[in-house]
Amino acid sequence: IYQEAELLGQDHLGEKSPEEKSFLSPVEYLSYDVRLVALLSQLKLPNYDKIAIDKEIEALSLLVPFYNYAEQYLLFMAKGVRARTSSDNSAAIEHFEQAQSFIQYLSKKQLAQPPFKELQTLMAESYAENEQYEEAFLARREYLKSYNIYRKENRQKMIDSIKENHEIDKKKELNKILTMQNRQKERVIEEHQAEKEQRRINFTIILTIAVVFILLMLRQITIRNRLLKLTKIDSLTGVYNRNTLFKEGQQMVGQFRESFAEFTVLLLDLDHFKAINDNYGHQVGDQVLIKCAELISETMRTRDVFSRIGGEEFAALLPYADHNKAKAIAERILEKIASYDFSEFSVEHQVTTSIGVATMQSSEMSFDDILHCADLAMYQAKKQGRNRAVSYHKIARDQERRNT
Ligand SMILES: Nc1nc2c(ncn2[C@@H]2O[C@H](COP(=O)(O)OP(=O)(O)OP(=O)(O)O)[C@@H](O)[C@H]2O)c(=O)[nH]1
Repeated sequence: IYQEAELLGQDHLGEKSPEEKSFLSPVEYLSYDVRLVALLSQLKLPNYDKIAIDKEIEALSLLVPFYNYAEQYLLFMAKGVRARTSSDNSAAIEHFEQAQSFIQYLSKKQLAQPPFKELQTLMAESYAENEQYEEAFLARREYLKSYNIYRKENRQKMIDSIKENHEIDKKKELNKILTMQNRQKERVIEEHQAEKEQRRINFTIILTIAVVFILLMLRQITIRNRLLKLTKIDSLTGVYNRNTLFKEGQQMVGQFRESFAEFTVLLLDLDHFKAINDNYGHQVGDQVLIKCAELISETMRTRDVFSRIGGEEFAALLPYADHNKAKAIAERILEKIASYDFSEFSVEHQVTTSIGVATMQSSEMSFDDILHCADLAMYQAKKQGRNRAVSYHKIARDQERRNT
């Protein structure tokens, strides 16, 4: 407010007392014209241009109505210095005292700053030269007071600046440490993620290997099972083959010997099969063989073993079946084949089979023996006109009777 008012040359506080003005002053440092500072600097030079300086002082004096207290203070100070260099000590003291009259409007802080603080020492020197020692002493004391304030303030500023720098350094150090810690953490996180990724890759590889291994194993097992099955199965009809028949037959004989569980063998031979081949061809003969095997299989129980011995000859192993039960099964087979319509294979006449039935009688019998008995019975069936089942024990009984 002061600055603006004074720059306009209208001191709104003109009617107030200096104390009031000082009290109301809202600023600690009044700004000042740089030309005044330049003037004071020039005045310090040993051989300054006196004419130019006087002209400048004159020009600046015209601005007094627009100058604030600080500027008026400096202008009178400059005038005093100029008078001193002209050895007009009294005039110098007069100017200095006029400058001093503005002290009350300026803050102590501003007065303690250069070039303001120099007024008192200049005054002291002038008074001393004028032999006004008491005034010189007082001025000097004032100067020292200002100087002390200035020094104190500067020291405080230095301490503050050192403190501030120290704080900044501390913060920088802390920042460095934090940055390092962050980098370390990032590195740890990166390492952890890389480890995790590696574990994932390893797991995927192991899993893939395991899956491939299991698939290969399964494939191997499937192939092995298929091969095993092929070694057991007759390729044309899909029923068990001769090998399986003998293996299973020997096992069942073994069981009979252990537990005396009934065991009967059926030996089946298709009738006049040669005629089918001759009349309809070998391929049709194959179809008939397949169909007959299928029809016989349907009459089998789950524990029975039905197989093709070779050609048009089949055998059925019937564990836990006594003679009557086996005979009933044989009758069912006869009926099933005889009643089947083979016209689907262009075979117009009836297909029949002859069956020999042999039941295990004693544990001395081997599988070959029982199979042989069944074969004899089947031969009898053929002899008796085919399409029938003949039991071996009946033949044996008849033989016995004939012998006696
Ligand atoms: N289509 C075909 N025929 C076969 C197969 N194996 C053997 N045969 C034929 O079966 C016929 C068996 O004839 P035979 O042993 O004389 O007996 P059969 O004609 O059935 O007369 P009986 O047994 O006395 O009723 C032969 O002609 C063989 O060639 C085969 O796998 N497929």
